[in-house]
Amino acid sequence: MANQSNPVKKVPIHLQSSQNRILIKNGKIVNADKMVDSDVYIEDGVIKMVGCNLIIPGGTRVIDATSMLVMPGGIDPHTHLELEFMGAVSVDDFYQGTKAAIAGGTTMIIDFALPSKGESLLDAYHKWRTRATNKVCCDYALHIGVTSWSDEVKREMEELCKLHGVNSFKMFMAYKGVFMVNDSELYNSFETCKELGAIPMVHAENGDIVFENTKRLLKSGINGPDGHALSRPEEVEAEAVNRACTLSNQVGSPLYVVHVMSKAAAEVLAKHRAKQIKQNGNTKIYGETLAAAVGTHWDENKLTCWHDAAAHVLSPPLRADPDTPNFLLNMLASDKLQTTGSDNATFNKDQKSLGKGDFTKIPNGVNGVEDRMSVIWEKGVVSELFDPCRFVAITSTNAAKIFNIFPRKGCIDVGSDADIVVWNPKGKRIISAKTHHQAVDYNIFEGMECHGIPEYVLVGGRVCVDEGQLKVVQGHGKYVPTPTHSEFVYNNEKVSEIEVIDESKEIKALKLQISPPSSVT
Ligand SMILES: C[C@@H](CNC(N)=O)C(=O)O
Ligand SMILES: [Zn+2]
Ligand SMILES: [Zn+2]
Ligand SMILES: [Zn+2]
Repeated sequence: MANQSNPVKKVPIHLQSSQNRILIKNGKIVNADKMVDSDVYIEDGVIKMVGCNLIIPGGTRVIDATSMLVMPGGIDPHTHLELEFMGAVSVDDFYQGTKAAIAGGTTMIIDFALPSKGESLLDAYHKWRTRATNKVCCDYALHIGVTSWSDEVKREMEELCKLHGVNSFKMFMAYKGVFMVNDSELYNSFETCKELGAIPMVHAENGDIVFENTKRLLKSGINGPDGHALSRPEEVEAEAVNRACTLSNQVGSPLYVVHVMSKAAAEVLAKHRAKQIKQNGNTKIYGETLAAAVGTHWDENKLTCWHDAAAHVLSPPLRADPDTPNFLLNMLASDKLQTTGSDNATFNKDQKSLGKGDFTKIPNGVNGVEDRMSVIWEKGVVSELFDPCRFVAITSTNAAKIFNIFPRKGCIDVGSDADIVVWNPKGKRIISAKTHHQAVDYNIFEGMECHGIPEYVLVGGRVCVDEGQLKVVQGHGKYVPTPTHSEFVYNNEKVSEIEVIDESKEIKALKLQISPPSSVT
């Protein structure tokens, strides 16, 4: 402590490390609501000034963002790092998974602490905190799984909200005998979330139908990876989405449906959202889809070898309908879906081999935490289905609003954390397991050419991608409490206003910048 004899020594500002002070110049700032040509001045990990001709102290590092977009770092609301699941532990841990996230322009993840059978919610929460602390390279928050129901579970949900910065709980309508809860338990958990000002989340598939279909398929001798999708067709997902929306409407609670993977499910969710908007002027139902669902689909012709097929096994499954990716992208463009996650749960080839001869034993999960931003940019913005503002909304801002960390996260504004990606729309890269930063030995986007890459990524004001070079620091990330009673969810604020997407001048200007690959420098 400073006292008369040794007053606090303040390092003169011009001698403080320039790492502390950064000016991002000549870029175009893209927030969810607008784009503007402006500079950003950062000090001590926080955005201090936004504007032109800023007066800045000496020793400030200047990043030239000419012809580049300055966007909020991605927030991935759905990851499973170091998850024990189906007899394996996902290979991307909190260090390598967050390192890969940053490499792709994501600067915060929200992971799931899932209690195993008999484990309390609080024990799961503390286990995940222990795993992540001192390993994460970027900030993180936690959703907690509710895999059974009792008065004790209810009490623990309250304690997690009031004392541990949790505001979201995931209930599984599938994985019978492992995570699955029934409708009364869903009803009670939704009601408790409403009392606490928390967000109930669901994995929406009818687990009983999956269970019975699986028995029938195995008995008929269908045991390969294709049996996985056959056991849970689109209507099995759509039925559960419908049930979850009805339950939330009856309880009067919000609802966040994770990994919407099919046209049928997306349509049901959109119908319930429209009904609430018609009745109440707004809706508290939100839908998330995945980079996997918009970046690829279940292609029998491509998935010839067992490993390729098993690598693409997740739940709900990738759909065979080749129109699914575009359909879901249009749902994102028109605000019928609000967020994009990766659902990154990566299992290597030898782990996936646990399911040889019995598809129910293939550990479910795919990669995505590194490539989510590039895949959404390529499939959404480059193909002109939505503009960069909408890209920011669905990859960062909407998740920040729903999970109540906006505007600290999810926007470029004075006072916000300096989690920033400087995006080079003219850059390009080919996605491959040979070059990705993840631990897993395959990549479901293998060979995809993406236009648009992160040139710089700032994590809490630290430059962790510097002219494309990855310079992460293990343990640099912190746990971010997510407070209850998000005003966007509980005070009926709209999460995102959708203007009709027309050929705005920004799109034209951007299109000119994203020149065809031949002339890409
Ligand atoms: C447990 C986790 C596994 N990943 C997946 N979607 O198959 C999930 O269901 O979200
Ligand atoms: Zn799930
Ligand atoms: Zn293969
Ligand atoms: Zn998941």
